[in-house]
Parts: sequence; C-alpha cells; structure tokens
Amino acid sequence: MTQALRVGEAAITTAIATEPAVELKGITKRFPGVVANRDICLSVTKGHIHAVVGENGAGKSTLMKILYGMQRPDEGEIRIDGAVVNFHTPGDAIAAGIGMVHQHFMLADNFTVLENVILGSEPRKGGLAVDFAAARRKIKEISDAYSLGVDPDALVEDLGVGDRQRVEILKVLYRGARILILDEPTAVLVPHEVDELFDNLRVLVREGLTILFISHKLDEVLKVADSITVIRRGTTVASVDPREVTARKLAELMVGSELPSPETRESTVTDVVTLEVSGLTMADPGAGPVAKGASAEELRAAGVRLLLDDISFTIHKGEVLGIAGVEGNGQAELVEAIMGMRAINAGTVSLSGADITGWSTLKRREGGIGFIPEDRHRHGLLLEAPLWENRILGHQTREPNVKGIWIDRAGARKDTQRIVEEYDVRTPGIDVDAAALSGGNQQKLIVGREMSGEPALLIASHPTRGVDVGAQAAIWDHLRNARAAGLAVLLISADLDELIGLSDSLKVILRGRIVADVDPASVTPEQLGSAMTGAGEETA
Ligand SMILES: Nc1ncnc2c1ncn2[C@@H]1O[C@H](COP(=O)(O)OP(=O)(O)OP(=O)(O)O)[C@@H](O)[C@H]1O
Repeated sequence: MTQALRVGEAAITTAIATEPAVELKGITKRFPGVVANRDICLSVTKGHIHAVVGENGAGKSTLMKILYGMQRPDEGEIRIDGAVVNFHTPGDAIAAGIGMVHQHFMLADNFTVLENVILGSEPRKGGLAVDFAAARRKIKEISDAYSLGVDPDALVEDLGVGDRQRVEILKVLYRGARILILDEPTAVLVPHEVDELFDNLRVLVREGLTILFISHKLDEVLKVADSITVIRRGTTVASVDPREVTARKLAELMVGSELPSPETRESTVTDVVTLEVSGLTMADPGAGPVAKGASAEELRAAGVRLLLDDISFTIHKGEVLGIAGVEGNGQAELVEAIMGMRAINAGTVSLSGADITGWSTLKRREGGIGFIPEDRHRHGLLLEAPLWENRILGHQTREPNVKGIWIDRAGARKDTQRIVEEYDVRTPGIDVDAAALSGGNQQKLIVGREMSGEPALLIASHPTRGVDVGAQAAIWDHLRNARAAGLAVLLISADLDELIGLSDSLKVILRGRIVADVDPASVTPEQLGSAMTGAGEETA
C-alpha cells in the first residue's frame, strides 16, 4: 500500500492538503423582503481554520445555519469532502460530521461535564442503562487527544467561561464532528482565554479537523485564521490570505469603503454627580433567608455568599465609568440592582441627588435612566413584535410614544424610522418583526432607543456585542457625543479595548467586590485581563 502510494507521492500529498472539507456553491437564501445570502461561494481546505467576516446583517449566521441544517437554502449546493449533501435538520449535518458551538453555551449548570456531554446522545434501548464508564473513557480520550484538559467529573457551575467553551467543543467532538462551526467564539473570553482557545483550535486542525468561525474581531481573525471569506450584503466579496491583509483593509473590504480614523479622547467629566451607589449588597438567594437590613459585613460574618459585596461609586455628568470583570462576577446583579430589577439587602442608589432605592424599574427609566441590557432577547426586545412596537417597549409613558394618555402610533413610527436611519439599522422596514433582524441590527435598534429622550444616565451592558466594526465605531461615536453633552454612562463590557477606549474611570469587579481601580489611559488589555482574574488582588 505504502509502496503503491509512493508513486507520485508529492502529487498525492498536495491533493490531500488542498482538498476542500466544505464547499458552498451558489448558495441563495431569501427571507420576506431580504436576500440574506446571494450566490455565496466558499471553500474551506481540510485542516484549515477558516474565518467568515462581514458587517451586521451580511448573512454570516444564515450561511452557517444552512451548513448546519437549521435552514434550507433556496438555491445552491453544499459539498462535504467532495460529496453533495442535502441537510434537512441539524441531525443530518451532525451525521455528516459537522458540529456547531453556539455563542451562548447550552450547558446545564448543575450537571457534571460528563452528564452534559452525553445528554441526548446516548440512546437507551430497551431500558438499558447508560454506560457511564465508557462515556468517561471516551471523554478522557478526546480531551487528551486534543489537549482540551476537560475533567469529566467537574460540575459545570464550577467552571469558568473558557472551560465551558472547551466542554462545548468536546461535546461536538464526542458526537463525531470533523468540521466545527464556531459562532463568535471569543466574544465572551478575556485575552488569555482567547490565546488558550486559539491553542486548542490549532491542535484540532493539526489533528485533521476543519474549523469555520464567525468573528467581528479582526485582529484575532488575522492571528488565527488560515484563510478568510468576506461577506458583504449577502454575497462573497473576497477570499483573502490573512498574511496579505491588515485589519483595516479587512474592515474596508467588509464595509466597501474607507473607515473613518478614530478620534482622540478629551475629558468631559464634570463635578456634578449623576449616579451615586453606596454600600450596595446582595446576598445569594441560594443562601436562604437572611436577616433583614443586615450589612455586608454582618452577612459575611454569618457565612452568607454575597453576589454584591458593599459596592460604592459615583458617576458624574459627562463621565463613563467602566466595570471590567470576568462574566459572572456580579456585573449582571449590579446592573439589575441599579435598575430596580432585583432586591438588594443593603445600600442605596441615588440619581441626580434623589434617592431612588425604592423606585420601580419603570419609574427609574422615567427618571432618566436608559438601559441597554445584556440579554437583548429577554430584556431588550419583543422578538415577535414589529420594530416600531419595540420602540415603545420600556418607554410606554414617554414621548414620542404617547400623546395625553394614548399611545401615539404615528409618533412611535416616525421615531423608529429616525433610529433606523441614525443608527443604520439594516431592515426592510419598521413593520418587520424584530426576530427578522440580524443580531447586530437588533442591538443597534436597542442602543438607538435607549439613547433617545436624552437620558441622564445610561447603563450599557455590552453595548456593541455582536455588532461589526463599522457599527461599533458608530455606537462609540454616539456614546462619546452624548457624554460630551452630559450623559453619565455605566459601561459593562467583555470587550477590553472598548472598556479602555471609552471609560474615563475603570473599576474591576471580582466575586461581587470592586477589587481594583485602574487608569484607562495607561492600562493594557493584558494587565486588565489579569486584574480581572484576581492576579495582584492583594495589592490592588
Ligand atoms: N428568520 C429570518 N426572517 C427574516 N429575515 C431574516 C431571518 N434571519 C435573518 N434574516 C435577515 O437576513 C439577513 C442576514 O442576517 P444574518 O443573521 O445572517 O446576518 P449576520 O451576518 O449573521 O449578522 P450579525 O453579525 O449581525 O449577526 C439580515 O438582513 C436579516 O435581517
């Protein structure tokens, strides 16, 4: 066999090295009023890391959903390892060796890694019990083969974000995937986790797997991808070699024009306090009933786990205060406490001098707080309602949505149109449901809505998550302009460049406590990332 292969070995090696694992030819997908994909062609060499980049709404997710059998193309052909395939469901794609790692992890917290990995993929016929020992063995084997370092018996709730992602990757490998699709895999990672993920991906491709991933972070794309496809307005505009382009050039290919240069930063911070948070304390509800009115110190002494531990800060008119932290360290609770969405055990919140601690969320909004929520599907939008109705959501008592005591449809519609134009929301119209917008365009709509009506304070959780570089720059401009006009902003973000670039002051939250103040003018993303994981906490 070896002998036979040796004849023309070079030719065979070349053929193997360049064989496409995935080929998409002429893919077209139409939705009412929109062509999401138009004659897309893409070819991914086996053993390559291939990035798909493009503006919000360019059609990246649709294309990946087609490849994963979640959506059917109207036209076009998919080939896997040279053979034409026809997927009707993700099950078909999985059977063909394709796995998808979603941006929002789909793991059950209170289960072990092993239970999560085998969940749903261990058929029980005739009452036969699952063979846990075999599953554990297989997980260990996969983990070792690809250097994933996953412990099958760890409880998922004890794992950090990077580890959870490795479990998700292992889960698709366990199901036999040879081609992995990753949807914005680095969006939730801190810099050193990104490096670890890239190391993992390199091992995977070295072992013969093929990886396709979507990303908005062009520097990262250039660092890890072997090849890149650029999609603009539904169609492929370029296939590029990462060694031959810069991030700026890539961004220009995406948007089809030259990008504006970033602005320099001037301080607009005044000495007028807009938000004052004092001694904010929240006990873990899992800790059971706790003494009413107990302080953080008393709760700590009683051994109660605190989600927010005695947090105090002020934000002035014209100031952006950034909060950096690894996800799950109290950021969500802090935002919910300030918005009055969750009860606190101790502390006060005041807005422009008024104590609002006892106010409802609606009253806080009416009092001048704009709110860009972390989870746009749960708190930000009604997906099954048209855009103009979403303009009213959370703003149902204020202009331009009301006239007297009535909802002003015409006013809301007109203002929705304004937001669509000002924030470049790509949509066929304001009557389509929010569900029909791409993720990034949904985000632009929320940002536009929450910046309306000149709020005194904006609470912005991951304001540019999922938006492309062009839209990100536009949202930053809007934020800077509003800040110059006196807006106070509480900025929570996993994007460290965003935090450093926009914040006038920057605090680090860890296990519900503010553990460090850093200077955004001098800190590097790497230093910030290590402060977030507690390195040097004692000296902070
Ligand atoms: N289920 C749907 N119904 C109607 N239109 C849709 C649907 N899904 C996507 N679209 C439209 O198809 C286009 C492409 O959307 P897609 O989600 O693929 O973009 P994307 O490149 O992934 O964007 P983002 O970076 O914002 O996630 C958009 O105009 C979007 O509004």
